[in-house]
Amino acid sequence: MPIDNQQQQSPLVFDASVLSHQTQIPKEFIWPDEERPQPNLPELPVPLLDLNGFLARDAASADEAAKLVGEACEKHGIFLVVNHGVDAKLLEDACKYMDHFFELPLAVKQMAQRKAGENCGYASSFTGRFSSKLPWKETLSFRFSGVESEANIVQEYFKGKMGEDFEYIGRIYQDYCKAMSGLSLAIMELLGMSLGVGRAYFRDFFEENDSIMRLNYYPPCQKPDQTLGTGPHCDPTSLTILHQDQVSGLQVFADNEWRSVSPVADAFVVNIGDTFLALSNGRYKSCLHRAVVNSQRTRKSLAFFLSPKKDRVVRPPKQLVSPSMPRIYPDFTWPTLLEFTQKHYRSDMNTLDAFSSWVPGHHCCSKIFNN
Ligand SMILES: C=C1C[C@]23C[C@H]1CC[C@H]2[C@]1(C)CCC[C@@](C)(C(=O)O)[C@H]1[C@@H]3C(=O)O
Ligand SMILES: O=C(O)CCC(=O)C(=O)O
Ligand SMILES: [Fe+2]
Repeated sequence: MPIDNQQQQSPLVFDASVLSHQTQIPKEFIWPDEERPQPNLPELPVPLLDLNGFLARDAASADEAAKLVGEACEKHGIFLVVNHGVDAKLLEDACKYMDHFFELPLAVKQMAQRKAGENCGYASSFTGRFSSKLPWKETLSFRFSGVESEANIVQEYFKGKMGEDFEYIGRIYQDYCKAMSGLSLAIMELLGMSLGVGRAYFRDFFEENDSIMRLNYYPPCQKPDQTLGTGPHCDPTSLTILHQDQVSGLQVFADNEWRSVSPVADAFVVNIGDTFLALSNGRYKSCLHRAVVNSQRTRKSLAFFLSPKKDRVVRPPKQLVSPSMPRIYPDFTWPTLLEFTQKHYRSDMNTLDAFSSWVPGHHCCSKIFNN
């Protein structure tokens, strides 16, 4: 009987209820030494934007808020926002109802399985998408549209994928995304003011946004110092509004070292992404960040990724381009960059540069693999 020395490897599946009972973690989840998390990082003092006065239409508060946002975005591309007007019960429900989905059996979650090359759906890590440096997380991503005729797409998504029982939860995330979209547009007013292009410029650009909502679920890991929940990256999107739910884990690369950003109960973390870096012609930083896991508690985060609708051309306003400030990135549309991240390139800290050399004649370039 020939010995089958090709041990039949069953395909790797990230099922935390199975993996967390093993002494070791699969090698695909073990990151290179130089990328592993370090213990006891110093805290990053993140600027705090209080929106109370601005939302009350107080002019002095608006100018002060625009100044704080501008300085924060030039420095590290990140700030916190409080008194944001997002209903506390809605935020509490959005955090709580994540468990209703992620605690389902894997086979049931896979009813919403993300398909290859698509950004929506459920992913248990990215086994099958990447071959190494797998993140220790499960995610559920879905579209939000600011277009009135698509006001119910989140609720319809949950009902269509998970059945009638999930329509109620879909409504909660739809209301949550609507609140995120409103907050994003208020922040876009401040960004426009801070860049000297006026309050309406970016608000109009993102009014009918076509954004991505992502629920991040990080199960406890028995070897948290060997893996990452989310690898180092800049969000390729425009603006991210992130809520960390009680358990810390977000880290930002600032002043040449990784720093932790602790959860602040009623605050959102806001960070600039690659698309807004391009819109600002390099004036504002796309924040480099990652997420670590722990061995004791599940960590959850909710990330709203603001993105322009598909026909908007990403091009900096003319006030931000001059002979002393030449164009840095090519014109592009968000769907082209999104496709690049879903089919050709694993987003990291160099996505926009890799994309810029790919996009002009990408039909002729060989595939860029970096996973
Ligand atoms: C457009 C997106 C791609 C990712 C989700 C959103 C914005 C952030 C991106 C991501 C989180 C950056 C790190 C790598 C990634 C593969 C991940 O760990 O999830 C990225 C997302 C994705 O491509 O699915
Ligand atoms: O979970 C976090 O704190 C960060 C997640 C993140 O950066 C992302 O999903 O893009
Ligand atoms: Fe991110």
